[in-house]
Amino acid sequence: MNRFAEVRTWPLLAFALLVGLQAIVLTVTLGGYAVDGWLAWVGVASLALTVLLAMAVVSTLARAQARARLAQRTMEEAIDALPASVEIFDAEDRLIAYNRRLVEIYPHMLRHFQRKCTFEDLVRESLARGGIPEARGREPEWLEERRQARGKQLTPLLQRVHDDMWLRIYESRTPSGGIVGVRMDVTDLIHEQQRLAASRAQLRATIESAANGILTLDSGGHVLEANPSCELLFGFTASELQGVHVGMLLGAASATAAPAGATPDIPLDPRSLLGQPREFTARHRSGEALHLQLAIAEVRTDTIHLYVCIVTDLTERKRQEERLRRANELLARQSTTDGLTGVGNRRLFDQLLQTEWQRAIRAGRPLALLMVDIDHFKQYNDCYGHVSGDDCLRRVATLLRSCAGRGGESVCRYGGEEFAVLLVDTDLAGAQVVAQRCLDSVRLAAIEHVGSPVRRSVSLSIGVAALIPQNGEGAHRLIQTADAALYEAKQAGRARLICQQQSA
Ligand SMILES: Nc1nc2c(ncn2[C@@H]2O[C@H](COP(=O)(O)OP(=O)(O)OP(=O)(O)O)[C@@H](O)[C@H]2O)c(=O)[nH]1
Repeated sequence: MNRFAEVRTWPLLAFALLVGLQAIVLTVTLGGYAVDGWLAWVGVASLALTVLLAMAVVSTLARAQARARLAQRTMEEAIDALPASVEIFDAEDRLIAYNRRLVEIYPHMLRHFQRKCTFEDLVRESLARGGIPEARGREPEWLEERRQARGKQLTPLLQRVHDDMWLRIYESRTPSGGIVGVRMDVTDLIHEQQRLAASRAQLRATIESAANGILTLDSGGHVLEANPSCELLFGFTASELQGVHVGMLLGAASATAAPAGATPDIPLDPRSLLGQPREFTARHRSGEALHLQLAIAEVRTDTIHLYVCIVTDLTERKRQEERLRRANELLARQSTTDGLTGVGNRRLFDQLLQTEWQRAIRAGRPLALLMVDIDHFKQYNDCYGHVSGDDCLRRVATLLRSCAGRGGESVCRYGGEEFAVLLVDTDLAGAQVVAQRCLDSVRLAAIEHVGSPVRRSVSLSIGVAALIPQNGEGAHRLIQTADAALYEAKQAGRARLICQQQSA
């Protein structure tokens, strides 16, 4: 303001001096004290100077006035150009100045602005028009509160006005007791805050209702927040989980006490968990083992650095997988096991023979087969009945398994009362030893068979074959050879073994 209103003062001082001097000269001249003409000349000269100075003073004042007008216009334009509204009230709280923005905000109030109404009158008018939504229904109380707080607020007011416009209102007292008010349109900011609050509420609801456990961790891996699914998963409340290291949760959560504040047994840097989801074992508060999958994402901004973990409970799925695996194993076993005797069935024998045949070809090693038949088994059934016949079959199978070695897994029921014993990496001599062991073992078992023409106990006939399989020939050759040997054993009187070796 001073820069614009500046007025030079020296012409005024000089003018005042000269007027004084001239008054003295005129007094002396008119009083008849002047005896010489020089004084008259001084008077004339001072008069002329006075006129000149008066002209200078007038022009200075005119320039000062022009500058003051310019300053005022500049100031008004500057205030009008502000993006905020400005209103100035005098000590009686009467509106004495305002800018264009105030009229833009309250166009219907222009008439009242021009009348220089008091602040209270303006507020009353606004309330009457319903222009202050927050006051609706309690206008008198609201006006009283506003009046009381007028010019005393330490923080700006936030007020919603017509058309869902939001204003932040700053009010300051001037030294002469007036009030300067500034209203800033913060509608965009408030809408942004409302959108943010809505999306935050949405996010919160999603996290709270998520079936997966969700943990937020600080940069060091300590739990900041845990959702209800996490509480359920680990058996600890969210507040108990707060501050716990994620390594503690995944490694060894205590079965009895909340692990809060405990040092993690397994130090885990959350960064090392970034990337693909990983599986962990953990413990519920009750001690129950949990199988979990953890996917972790890093959240890093200028002000925050944290991690968000999605914890998926795989425990039930793993249990089901394990149950399924066992059931499949059982099914596989059942599908290759003879239901009566518990040894391998014909299907297993066929599979084993193919596998071992190929292996023997690759290794260039011998493969041997015993075809075992119970002698006169028809008579056994006839004599003791089929149930006892079944028992006999089971006993013979058990004896053969104990003689076959390799856990007996190569003993299979070939059909009826006939068994096949496959001996890998065994030549004819080795197979003969095993066959003899089988014969001896059944003889020693002395299973009564009074109907047998051979002897009074169960006996076996065994055909033994062994060969080194060659590329291009089928495994049936081994079966045919062993069968032929068995036939020979039967023909030769039973209760014996016959070895038959085929040349390659
Ligand atoms: N109890 C019982 N008997 C069976 C079973 N499978 C086959 N058999 C019987 O086994 C007998 C086999 O008789 P054959 O083939 O004539 O042979 P065998 O009487 O042993 O005479 P050789 O073999 O010549 O000594 C039949 O009577 C069948 O009924 C079974 O699962 N349980």
